[in-house]
Amino acid sequence: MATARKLHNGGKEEENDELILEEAVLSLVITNSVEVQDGSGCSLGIAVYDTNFSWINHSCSPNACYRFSISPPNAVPFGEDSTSKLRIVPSVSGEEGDVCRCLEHTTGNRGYQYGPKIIVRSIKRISKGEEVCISYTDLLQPKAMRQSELWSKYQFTCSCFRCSATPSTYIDRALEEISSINLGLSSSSFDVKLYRDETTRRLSDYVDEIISEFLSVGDPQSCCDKLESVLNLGLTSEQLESKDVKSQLNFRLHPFHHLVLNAYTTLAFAYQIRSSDLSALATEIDEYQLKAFDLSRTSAAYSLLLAGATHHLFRSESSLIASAANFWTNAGESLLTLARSSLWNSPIKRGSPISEVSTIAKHKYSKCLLMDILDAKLILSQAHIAKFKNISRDFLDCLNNMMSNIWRFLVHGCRYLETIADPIDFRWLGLEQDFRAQVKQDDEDSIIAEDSIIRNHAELCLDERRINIYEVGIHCLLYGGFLAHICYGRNSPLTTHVLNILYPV
Ligand SMILES: C[S@@+](CC[C@H](N)C(=O)[O-])C[C@H]1O[C@@H](n2cnc3c(N)ncnc32)[C@H](O)[C@@H]1O
Repeated sequence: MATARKLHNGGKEEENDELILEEAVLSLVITNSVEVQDGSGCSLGIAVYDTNFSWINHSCSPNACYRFSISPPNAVPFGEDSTSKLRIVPSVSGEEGDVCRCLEHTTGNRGYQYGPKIIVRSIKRISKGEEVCISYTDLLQPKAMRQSELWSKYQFTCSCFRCSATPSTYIDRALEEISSINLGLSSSSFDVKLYRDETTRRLSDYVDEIISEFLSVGDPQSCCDKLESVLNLGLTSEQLESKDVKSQLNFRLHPFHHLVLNAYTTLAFAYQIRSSDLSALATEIDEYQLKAFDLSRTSAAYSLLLAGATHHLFRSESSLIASAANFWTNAGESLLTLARSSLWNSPIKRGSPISEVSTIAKHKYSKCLLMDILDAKLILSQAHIAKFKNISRDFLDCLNNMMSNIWRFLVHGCRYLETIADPIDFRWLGLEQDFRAQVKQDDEDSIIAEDSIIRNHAELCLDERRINIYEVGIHCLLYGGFLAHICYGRNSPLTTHVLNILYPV
């Protein structure tokens, strides 16, 4: 402000001018600032970095991402010479087929001794002369939401590849996909598209409301009930405030819809909280302990589904790498928590906790290329030269092999999750024109089938299944760490976090 005032009329401006000036300076800050987050993703505030960073434009299919590096208290002070310049970390050369190379650019906030540095890294091949772009918004939002946010915050209309594609890209269609089930209503009687848009808007408001209520009031059970009701049924006519014939047209959300992805994130978190609360409250009562175990199972299933759905989208839009890294890591942690629970087998015959990662070394991975060939540390330390496609393919192969044994177990008893045939391989969605039309029937069939196969907790909790869950958890963590290494770098908080879980000592 002071500098701007000096520049403007030598500081002699009128009161009115001053207000305009202040507004202009604030607009400059808003346009050029970035939200600074600590290693766990918590917001520390906003900062304006120098032009090396603030000149970088936005794309919804960016070729770079950024993270912050918080200096330890005894860090060497940033000097004008070393930090204000672009620093290029040499990329590893000579390997064909790499998904990306490491280009690292660090810049400190000039004039301050300490402060979070910002690190920009490439996430795609960048040709000489090609513009480096980052994302200013959440890439898992559909086009209209991204555009509206970019306009209100930065006053520009994005014309990147994703925004200008006609027809829309696969990911943008998937993020907005809803199915309608017309219950005997003639669609010619009113404008279905208009009604569909209105319903989506109301659904979006309702889901946002549920999530905000949970974050402020903190009632995880009510949040789970309401979100699952939306996932199962869409909106009821009361929620739509519609008493007329239109309420017969029922819209439901697709498993890749952006609201559903938000719901999965919240549900995984809310179920985990419910599980921890219950086991802390009633350590001695087996019935409650079993309930806590079931809640932990459902939380792990939602984490896995979120990672699988995001991965599906990541395969068509590689700039989603950071989201995929985070979600696979969360899924891995959630599955390990479940596998390590002391409540396996029966309440009387409790399973011994799996706490040593060395267990994976003892177990023979007969068909697991990923684990057979590469040690975790090796994968993580060679993320840039390892063949990305091969590792991804091996990872998915391993998961597919193990999934059939654990998915039905993870989702048992959760009506919505039971409608998801597979959380990683979504080809089953294409088999049904409208997967939701099948839900009711499938639901009944699966309940009958499950009831006849799985009779009680002891039967559900086979040791083999537990080991599979453990293995899938380790795979998810490894792969999450691998992706984190690519997009955030070797010393990033997420990569370090994964290594600390895998190698606690
Ligand atoms: C942090 S600055 C980026 C650098 C800016 N282009 C410059 O030359 O100083 C953010 C502003 O850049 C512009 N901008 C960024 N990405 C853009 C894009 N994809 N299309 C159009 N304008 C963009 C918008 O005006 C936005 O408010």
